[in-house]
Formats: sequence, structure tokens, C-alpha cells
Amino acid sequence: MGRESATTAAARRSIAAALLWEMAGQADEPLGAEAHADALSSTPESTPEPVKKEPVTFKDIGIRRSIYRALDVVFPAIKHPTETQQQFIPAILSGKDVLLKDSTGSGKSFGILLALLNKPRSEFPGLQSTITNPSSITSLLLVPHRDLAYQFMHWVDQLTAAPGVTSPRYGGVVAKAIVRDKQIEMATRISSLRSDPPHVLIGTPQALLDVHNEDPAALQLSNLSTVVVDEVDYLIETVPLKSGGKTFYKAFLKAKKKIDRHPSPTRQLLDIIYASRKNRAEQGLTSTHENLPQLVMSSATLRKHLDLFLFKEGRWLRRDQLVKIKCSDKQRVYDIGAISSISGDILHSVLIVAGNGDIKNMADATSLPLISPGDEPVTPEAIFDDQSPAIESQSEKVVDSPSPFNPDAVEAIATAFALDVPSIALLVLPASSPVHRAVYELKQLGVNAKALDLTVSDKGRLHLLTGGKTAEEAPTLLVATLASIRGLDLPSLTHVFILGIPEGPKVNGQTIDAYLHIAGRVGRFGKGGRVVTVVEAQDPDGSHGVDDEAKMRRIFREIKVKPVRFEHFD
Ligand SMILES: Nc1ncnc2c1ncn2[C@@H]1O[C@H](COP(=O)(O)OP(=O)(O)OP(=O)(O)O)[C@@H](O)[C@H]1O
Repeated sequence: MGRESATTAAARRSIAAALLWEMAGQADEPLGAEAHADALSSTPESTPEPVKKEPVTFKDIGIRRSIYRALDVVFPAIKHPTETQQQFIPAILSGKDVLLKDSTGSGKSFGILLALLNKPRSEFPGLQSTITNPSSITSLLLVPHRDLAYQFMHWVDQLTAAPGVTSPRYGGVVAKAIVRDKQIEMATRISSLRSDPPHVLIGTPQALLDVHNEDPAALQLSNLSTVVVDEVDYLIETVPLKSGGKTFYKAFLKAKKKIDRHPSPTRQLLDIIYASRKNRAEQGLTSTHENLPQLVMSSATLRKHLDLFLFKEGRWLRRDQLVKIKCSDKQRVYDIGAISSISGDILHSVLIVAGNGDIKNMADATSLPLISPGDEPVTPEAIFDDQSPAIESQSEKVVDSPSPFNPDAVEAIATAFALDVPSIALLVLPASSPVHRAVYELKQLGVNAKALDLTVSDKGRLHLLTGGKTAEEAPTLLVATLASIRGLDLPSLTHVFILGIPEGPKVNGQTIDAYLHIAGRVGRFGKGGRVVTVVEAQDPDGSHGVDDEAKMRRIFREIKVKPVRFEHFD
């Protein structure tokens, strides 16, 4: 059989995209029988053998030329939309509300940004208007912490500065980040938003709420065309609904009351933006002609209780305009034609420290050959030379107080780091642990430890976000808590260490989700990675017995992972 003509191939591609779209139940206008017939009539009459499916392109899913050209130039590895991007990008572009769940590193955040940049700067909320208004804020993107805001800004800067590409016509500033920052006066932030409002405003909910409380007009909430809540299960706190006895129900009510009394800044902002919809819903009225922005919510982990809350209480989403996307098959192959990339292999290990200085693997972990899971070692640049002196002096201050960390566990991490990490690793501490104290103690053990802070150094930020490979510095251990690493994409990371059961001491849905988010900092887009959790041994007599090893086994069972031995230890 001869080769397909270019026109037929293009027709086939758009049919594939349209069918995919329709299959997901998301088409504005379903591809009707007539359209199917037309589409089929443009394919060859007789096809003796199945024709290889052409990969879907960014153009097929509605991304503008200037943006996919910029992608080619600055992100040459990003050739085709991932499976999940193929579904949610057209949904966002068509103005639907979207509830998106897919595994860590599947391209949710990046794809959302492409969709927001793709939108015209519209004068009228909710409409795909072509009339641009350079002084309108089109989209509001809520993120859980400032480092994620900077990561988005970094992507925007790269895409809009792509050499040889005409940037899309936004008619003004493309994006701005608003985070809480003592260095920048509120008045300065507000005047910057008023004088040069961005097409996409990225911010942490509390910082945005601060601005709103000071000057409600500055955020142009009534002008927005899209609102995105990234890491939604972190930003909107809900209480698990679990069948249980009376005691559980009482605890549930108490926790719920507490959250309702002090709603998170995200809930407050959404209540302000969608007040009219919520009011109507509470009166049992349907909303027909409202000019409210579409709402997109996304995370790698969305539990049932959040889902219920969003519809029963939140009421910000439009049920009849909602596209739910859920692709959670972790080892899925992204079918991107000639290049198939498999989500990377992560090795999960647990080290158990005993009071006598013993460090051993968890029982029944599988043995693997001694190889580091990273690519070829990346030598980190001297990336933090301009680290702020304030941070160093904070580390000095901490010595006076007693350490909250188990010294054997800190030593186990330092040893594992020294033996296995070629360039950059991340240590995630339990919530509200003093990061600078951990940095100080690790430094005492000879580890080149730094508090993770993408705001400290331009050079460091650039290096971490691009995975640069130059110059020399000893391998670096970045230290953080879960609150500041959700959603971060640090391409040069090969190892993640976790101190203690994440969000412990109990193992519940929150613990499992926390483990998934932490582990998901490695193994992104076909890269390997290693996750090592360090826990304490049970008391020898078992009297004080919280068996963290058993808890880790339960987490692995839930996420269907087989732990492997960390071969440097017994
Ligand atoms: N279509 C694509 N092809 C190849 N790489 C991609 C594609 N889309 C995004 N990436 C890259 O994949 C990495 C992960 O993307 P991103 O941070 O958007 O994932 P995520 O699903 O939001 O992860 P998390 O749940 O951890 O926040 C980034 O380095 C990004 O540049």
C-alpha cells in the first residue's frame, strides 16, 4: 500500500482528536453520525492492514501556533500532549469546568499553563471573545506555595522569550506572581497589579486574599474568564467521611466545624468569586445566564470526601458543564507515536534506625543490583553561592534549642545521601519541623544541605528548574516540608528522603496521599528515581509499640508498590 497523502493524514489526525474528545464525553457539539460519515469518507476506501495511529499534536487539541512553536524551541523534549493533556486542554479551551486527577508528573500543571496562555485576553468573562483588553486579568491560578508560583513563572518566561517565535498577542504583561513576601509592600503589589495587570495571575491564596481585602478591584475578580486551583485537595481542606462508630462521627463533626469556622483562603476566594452561583444553589435555583469564570481543579490525589464537598457544599462548579478526567494508571505508556515514554521507575526503600546505631532495611524488601536510579550523574553547579546571609544566620541561631530530630535518623540520611546521591536530593521533614535546624544538623555531619527556597537565588532557581549540568559543587541535599514541595518539578532530582511516616503517626488516606506527592518528585517523565523513608525501630519490648515498618508496609500495599532493599545497608 502506498503512503497516505498529507491531507488524509491530517484528516485522520483531527478525526482521532475529535473522537477522543467525544469519547471522553466532552465535546461541545458531539461528533454526529453525519460528521462521522464525512470523516470516514475522507479515509482510503479499502485499508488492507491497520494504519499506524498518528500521534496527537498540540495543534490538534487547539494550541495556537505561536505556543507550539515556542514549545519546539524551548522544550524540544515536549513533542506531543500526554494522554491527560489531550483530554483536559480542549476541555479548558472550550470553557468547561474541569476536575482533573492524574498521577504526579503526568503534565497537569504544565498543560494547564499552556491552556491558560492559549486563551485570548478577553473582555467578557466566560466568553471566548476575540476582543482583547490589555488591562484585563483573564485567568487566576491558585497554587499552594510560592515555589510553585515561581515554577509557573519560570515556564512562562521561557515560553514567551523563545527565540525566533512571535509571542502570542496578549497585549500587555503575560503573567505575574503574587506571594506573601515581607520584602514587598502591599501597596507596591497592588499598584503593580493596577498599572500592569497580567493576562494570567498566579498566586498563593493567602497573598491573593490579602490583596483582595486591601483593594477588592485590584484582582478584577468579576472580569475573570478562568479560575484554576492546582493541588486542590491541599488547598481545600475536607474531612474524610468514613463509616464508623459514634466516636468517629463526633470527631468528624468536630473537625468539620473547625474547618467551617475557619475556611481556608482558597474557600474564601471561591466563595467571593462564585457568590451568586452559590446563593442561587442554596435557594434551589439553577444558574442559567451567569457570567462567571470557568473553574478548573486539579491534583494527583482527589479523595471521595473532597468530591462530595465540592458538590454538596462548595457549589462553585457547574455540574452540567463539568468534565471529570481521571487517568490514574501509574505505569501507563504515553502513546505519543514514534517516541513512547513510560512513566519512570521509582525504587521505594525503607531504612529502620535502632537506638544502638544500627541501620537496616525493612524485612522482605526485594534485592536489586546496586545501581543508582538517576541518569548519568549530573554535577550540580555552584548554585547557591548567592544564598541569603539571613538563612545562614538562622541556621546558626538554632543550636541553642534541643533538637527535635532523632540523631540516628539524621545520621542514616546523611550516610545514605553520601553513599548514593550523585547530585541533588530532597529531604522531606514532618510537617512544621524546623527546616533550618535540620540543615544545621546535616551540615554538622558534612552534608551540603540547603533549605529549599526557589526565591533565594536566581541562579539556583534556574538550575533546579531546568536541570542544568555544569561546574562543580558537592552533591546537594535540599531540605523542605511537604507544604513547600507539592507540585514542584525539579528535573535534576534523583533521590527523595523522607523522615518518618509522612503526615503520620496514623496511616490513613492523607498519609498515603502525602507519600504519593513526596515520592512523585522523582520518576517524572520517564526518569528514574529513588525514595528512601527513614523510620525508627519499634521499642525492643514492643511496649511503646508504634511499628513504623508495618505502617510503611501498609502504605506500599495501598499504592501497590514492592519495596526494594537499599543495598548499602544490611
Ligand atoms: N507533553 C509532555 N511531554 C513531555 N514532557 C512533558 C509534557 N508535559 C509536561 N512535561 C514535563 O513533565 C514534567 C512534569 O510536569 P508537571 O509538573 O506539569 O506534572 P504534574 O502532573 O502537574 O505533576 P504533580 O502532580 O507532581 O504536580 C515537567 O518537567 C514538564 O516540563
